[in-house]
Amino acid sequence: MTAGSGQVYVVTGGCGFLGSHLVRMLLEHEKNISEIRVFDLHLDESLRSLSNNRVRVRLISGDISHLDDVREALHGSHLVIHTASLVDVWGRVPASKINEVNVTGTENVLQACKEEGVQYLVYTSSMEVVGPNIHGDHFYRGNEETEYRIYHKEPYPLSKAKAEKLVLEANGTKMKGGKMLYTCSLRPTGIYGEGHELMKKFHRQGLRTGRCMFRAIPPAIEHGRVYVGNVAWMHLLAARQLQIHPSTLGGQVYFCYDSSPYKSYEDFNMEFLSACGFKMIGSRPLVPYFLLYLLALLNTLLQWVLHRFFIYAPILNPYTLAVASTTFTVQTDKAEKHFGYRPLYAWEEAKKRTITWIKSLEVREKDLKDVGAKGNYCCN
Ligand SMILES: NC(=O)c1ccc[n+]([C@@H]2O[C@H](COP(=O)([O-])OP(=O)(O)OC[C@H]3O[C@@H](n4cnc5c(N)ncnc54)[C@H](O)[C@@H]3O)[C@@H](O)[C@H]2O)c1
Ligand SMILES: CC(C)CCC[C@@H](C)[C@H]1CC[C@H]2[C@@H]3[C@H](O)C=C4C[C@@H](O)CC[C@]4(C)[C@H]3CC[C@]12C
Repeated sequence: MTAGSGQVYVVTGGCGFLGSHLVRMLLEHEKNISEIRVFDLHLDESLRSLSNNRVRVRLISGDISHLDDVREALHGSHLVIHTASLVDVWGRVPASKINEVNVTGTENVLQACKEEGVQYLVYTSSMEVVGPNIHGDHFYRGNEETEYRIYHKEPYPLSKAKAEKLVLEANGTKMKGGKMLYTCSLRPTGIYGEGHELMKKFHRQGLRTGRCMFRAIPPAIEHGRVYVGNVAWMHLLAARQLQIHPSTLGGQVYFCYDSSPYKSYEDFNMEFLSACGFKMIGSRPLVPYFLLYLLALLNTLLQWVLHRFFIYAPILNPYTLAVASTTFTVQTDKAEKHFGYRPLYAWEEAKKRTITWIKSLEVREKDLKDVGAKGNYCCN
């Protein structure tokens, strides 16, 4: 196929952690496209060089909360994968901003689809539209049909739930020219893999404590994790099959799953960190839960006191503690049944790739230190 004769996909948030994996996945595995429009607030110029003689990667700088930007990006396209979002459970960003990007942004994508006659939309949702809830109810190996007390209070899960509802309600909308809009929603659990910012943080923190990690969460608490390459693969398949079987996929939600083991958040991280010489201290939490909860509350208080001066947003707060302390794992085959999804990367491969990436971070940090040391030497 020559450039120009295939489909045009728009990936919102295409420069983010998941988005950039998705762009690479589309380039490698989707043969029907001739252009990928990477729409993002902050552009990653390195993606431009991924263009080849079959597919053009076009970087578009824009704000999802501005309808004009979105409309322009979607003009003449066939399908949108909407991953752009503000992912914040730490209070770095005001709730109004989260709402503006995650909810108004999604409204804009839907509006632009209708105005520009773009028939297909795959939305990146989150497990958090379901839970964990603040009551600490466990969701053990649940699926899309499992009943659960859904209760949203925090801005991020609230915004993802509102946006997902809008996306699903828009399925089947008649557009100009009699065309129909088809939408579906994918709900990843905690995504991991190359480029995962939070893993970088834990890694850096562990280096500071002599490669020791201190257990805070009971090992019996299971937390669902899914490899970024498999999340990207699932998006690709959903996008492809939504066009072929719109009545099957349209209006549906799918958890993102793969063969990653069910473990606590900390033990799962250790699957990679132990390969880099890190050790987990304690077979049980070293600090009792009530103390951890008090620390989390103290962090909230400090955040409030300091907010006039700077943004204090530590990893631990009552919400992140609740999420990490509540089992939330999925076990489902809905995506396999509806659109033939099977993980592209086996656990061993996902693990190998993630470890290689973490090791590369160490090399980079060492290089930076060496340059710093040389710099100091020169100056002295
Ligand atoms: N990381 C996870 O564990 C996880 C789990 C479940 C679901 N998700 C969902 O997956 C998606 C991608 O998450 P991620 O972890 O890659 O996050 P990310 O922050 O790395 O990527 C989000 C991208 O959206 C862009 N963006 C933010 N505001 C924008 C705006 N106003 N206009 C245009 N672009 C904007 C950012 O610049 C970024 O590149 C999100 O929708 C998130 O809710 C993430
Ligand atoms: C108590 C501390 C020692 C550990 C704190 C870990 C905590 C920061 C982690 C645990 C679980 C993580 C969330 C989970 O993986 C899933 C998602 C959904 C996604 O849509 C956004 C990110 C989020 C909320 C992760 C954020 C970090 C959490 C809470």
